[in-house]
Amino acid sequence: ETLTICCPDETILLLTESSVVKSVTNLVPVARYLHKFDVREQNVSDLRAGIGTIVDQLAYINSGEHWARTRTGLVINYRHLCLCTGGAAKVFSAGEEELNARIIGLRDTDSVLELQRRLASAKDVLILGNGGIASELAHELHDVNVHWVIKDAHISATFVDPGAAEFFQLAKREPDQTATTKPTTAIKRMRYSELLPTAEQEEEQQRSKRGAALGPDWHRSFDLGGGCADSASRAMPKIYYNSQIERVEQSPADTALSVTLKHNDGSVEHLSCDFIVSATGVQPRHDYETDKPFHLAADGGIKVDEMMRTNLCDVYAAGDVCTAGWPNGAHWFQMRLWTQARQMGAMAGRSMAAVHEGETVYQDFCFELFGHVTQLFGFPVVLLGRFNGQDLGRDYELLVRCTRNKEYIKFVLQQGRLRGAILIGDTDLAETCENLILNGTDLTPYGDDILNPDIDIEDYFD
Ligand SMILES: Cc1cc2nc3c(=O)[nH]c(=O)nc-3n(C[C@H](O)[C@H](O)[C@H](O)COP(=O)(O)OP(=O)(O)OC[C@H]3O[C@@H](n4cnc5c(N)ncnc54)[C@H](O)[C@@H]3O)c2cc1C
Ligand SMILES: NC(=O)C1=CN([C@@H]2O[C@H](COP(=O)(O)OP(=O)(O)OC[C@H]3O[C@@H](n4cnc5c(N)ncnc54)[C@H](OP(=O)(O)O)[C@@H]3O)[C@@H](O)[C@H]2O)C=CC1
Repeated sequence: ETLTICCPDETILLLTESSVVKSVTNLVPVARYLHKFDVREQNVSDLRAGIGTIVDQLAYINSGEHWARTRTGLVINYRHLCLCTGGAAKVFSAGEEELNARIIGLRDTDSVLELQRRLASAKDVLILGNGGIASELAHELHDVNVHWVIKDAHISATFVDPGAAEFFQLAKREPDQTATTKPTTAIKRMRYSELLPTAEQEEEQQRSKRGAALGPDWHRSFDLGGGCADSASRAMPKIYYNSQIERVEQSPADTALSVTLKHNDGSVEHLSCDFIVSATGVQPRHDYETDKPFHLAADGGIKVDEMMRTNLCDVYAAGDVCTAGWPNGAHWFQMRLWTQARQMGAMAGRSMAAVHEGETVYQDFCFELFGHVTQLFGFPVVLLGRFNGQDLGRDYELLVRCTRNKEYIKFVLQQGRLRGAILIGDTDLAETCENLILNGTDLTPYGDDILNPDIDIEDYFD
């Protein structure tokens, strides 16, 4: 989209293995550099003018001669190429193939349909992991007994601290009486393949199911109900803290899996389940060959500089497939999110256009400050800067204001300056926190009053 704006007269081609592509819609500013948005699915044929599309898989790049080849043998000459091939779910392995067949990851529509299929007859499901996907499943799964196995001492550790975790758990235990019941969502999934003759239908269905990661609000389009309606429908799962899976076996007595957990204190615990969801992170995905090897980062991502350039001539990368290779600013770090995929894609587009036009561009300001707007356990959540004290060592203090079922505000302060914030609920503090972090205002003189509910700090610092 950025290239169609910067280079409207050039040929822009989208090569994608999936005939369904996702893009951002309903972009709403939450603060100066912070947006919330929805992600919509489109068939490649409905993309905006100015973008050519080919549904095929990239197989080989000859960066020296500026051409690429697809799996069906199509050769495409290009001037500049940007790789946005995302990632794949990192899935826990139980060792044996037969057991691994009952451990699933979540990435795209295909994997959610698989989850739904297994849930339909499941009584017990184990969630492994303590990040974004695990937190969403813990909140959305119903009519099934959920066993949530986490390495940490509190839930949702990749996003929040123990205090916020407690806030979510209390709210889940005592839902706000005034809240209306959760609106049922229509389970409508339009398959573009219905229009095609049956001969292509299977291939098209495969293509339209595989593809981009699910992104925000994916669970609104799918019913994540299990096979035992009598279980406490949306209760908080049974949580196994400070635990790792030590062994998975086929139960001798029935078809269930028998799982042995090992706690950090060395003790063990056993549980049984029908299948395991491994919500254990993302593995960057670049399953194509190149004439020169990529410089890869430790996490397997393609290393990019602040202009989103890889080490291959005129080859760029953006989103989950890449790893930020530039020195991180004081308030920014990479997290594989739609929020950052969108920012990196726009930066790569501007960077390619600048080279093409012989101009100079500078890195977008959004890489100065980590910002992310999301929902966790039904609450609006804003994460800013080093919201969990990332890389601050022990040299910081926390200031927290909490109103049960309403809001949880945490400031991360270092030498009196705001370095990060977690804002849960409708706090209207995002822009104020952005400014305080970026300006480095010394808040020492205000003491704890900075979060005094009777003082409107949004007004005060406006
Ligand atoms: C269950 C789930 C929930 C999430 N929720 C959120 C959320 O609430 N908020 C948020 O910010 N982030 C969320 N994320 C993360 C977010 O989805 C990803 O960070 C984002 O999609 C990354 O975008 P991308 O374009 O880099 O990769 P992707 O979205 O994975 O897109 C990659 C595309 O490349 C295609 N492709 C791959 N290889 C090839 C090839 N060789 N040839 C041709 N095409 C290829 C794929 O088919 C796909 O269409 C979630 C992720 C998951 C899995
Ligand atoms: N609302 C949102 O913004 C959402 C964002 N996402 C994003 O999508 C991507 C995929 O989500 P997800 O898969 O949840 O990844 P996350 O990185 O969010 O979480 C992975 C979790 O799994 C843990 N883990 C990793 N390996 C193991 C293991 N072998 N055993 C036990 N635990 C393990 C990690 O612990 P540790 O960190 O200690 O390694 C971490 O708690 C992420 O980038 C995430 O940020 C997904 C859903 C919602």
